[in-house]
Amino acid sequence: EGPLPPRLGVETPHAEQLSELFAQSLGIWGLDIFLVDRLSCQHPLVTVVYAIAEKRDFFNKFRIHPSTLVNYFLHVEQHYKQDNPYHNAVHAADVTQSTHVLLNAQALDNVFSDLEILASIFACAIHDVNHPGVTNQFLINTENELAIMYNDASVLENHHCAVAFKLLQEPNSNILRQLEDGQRKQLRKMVIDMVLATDMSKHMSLLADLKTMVETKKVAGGCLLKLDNYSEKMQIMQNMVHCADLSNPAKPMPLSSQWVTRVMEEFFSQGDREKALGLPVSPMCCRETANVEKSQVSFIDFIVHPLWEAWTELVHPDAEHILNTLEGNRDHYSDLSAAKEAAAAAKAGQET
Ligand SMILES: COc1ccc(C2=NN(C3CCN(c4nc(N)nc5ccccc45)CC3)C(=O)[C@@H]3CC=CC[C@H]23)cc1OC
Ligand SMILES: [Mg+2]
Ligand SMILES: [Zn+2]
Repeated sequence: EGPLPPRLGVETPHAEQLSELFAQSLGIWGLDIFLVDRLSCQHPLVTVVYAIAEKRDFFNKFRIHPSTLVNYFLHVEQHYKQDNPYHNAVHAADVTQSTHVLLNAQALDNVFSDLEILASIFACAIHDVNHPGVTNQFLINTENELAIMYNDASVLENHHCAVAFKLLQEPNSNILRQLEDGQRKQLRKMVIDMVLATDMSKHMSLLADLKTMVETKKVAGGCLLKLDNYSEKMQIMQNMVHCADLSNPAKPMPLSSQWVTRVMEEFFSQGDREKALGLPVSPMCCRETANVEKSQVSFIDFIVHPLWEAWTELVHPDAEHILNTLEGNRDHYSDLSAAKEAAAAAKAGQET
């Protein structure tokens, strides 16, 4: 299996600082993932996955050689398109680290097996690999080869899964080699189930199931009872990864605002292409007319807050501070939006 990789997975002149940052904040909601990107010399995904693998003892539990893990996730990282403003390896590292934090909720103690934890971290790391920077609807509307390949059904999410598992077959990349056959098949099924559930078209049904589970929550002394069947367990894992994928507005504002700038830049590029192709411009994608603050308020009110409210109830009281941050950010964008409108009205008043 050859020599061990550098202690962070990759060589970097900032190894001391990055090591210190992980020691302090790998398990903290609000780790500055953009700082990780800089300190790791643009290897945020490899270094975050490597640090989590060490912390959770994946190397011993699943007999994974550190160099195999590094080799595989370097390939995965390279298959994230660096020039995507949003759907790049920093987003993958962010969702992975966010899920690492969510897994530490006391209410989830003893709920997940080691294999389920490995599957969750793996699913996050690969969940948007090779993302083309446009939505499913755009690929369908332009009859892109990916939409043809996947018959318009969760086109991106199917692609992310297929690319990730194909990369496992490269030389010295099969991190699942030492798993028993049953375990490997089980992990593959769980990863596919989680990644396909990150398709926003599944959001409403996922949330409905989560709410039902919360209402009938099997609680004994504040901890979720050992959930007996696969589908209940998978529902929680799917919602956990989905929450992490929708966690930008629930992070401290200095991080959240950087994600807003990035996602809007990606949406505007898509809008430019739709305009050039004579296609209807998708919601929030027109750089001339989009109201960024208003989009955040409605994204939070209709999608992000209902999901995090249900998650917070499920793992009560561990995610209270996350929900509070989300509500604070929502009010911030709402105030910004009102101030912008007042300024525009005042300006219009002066002109008339
Ligand atoms: C940081 O800020 C964002 C980060 C990610 C996304 C993401 N957005 N979305 C969709 C979400 C729902 N959208 C709405 N469409 C329509 N017609 N109406 C709406 C009305 C109110 C709110 C949303 C919508 C379409 C886009 C993804 O699919 C991405 C991929 C996966 C997860 C989330 C991503 C958005 C952000 O800010 C808007
Ligand atoms: Mg995605
Ligand atoms: Zn994502």
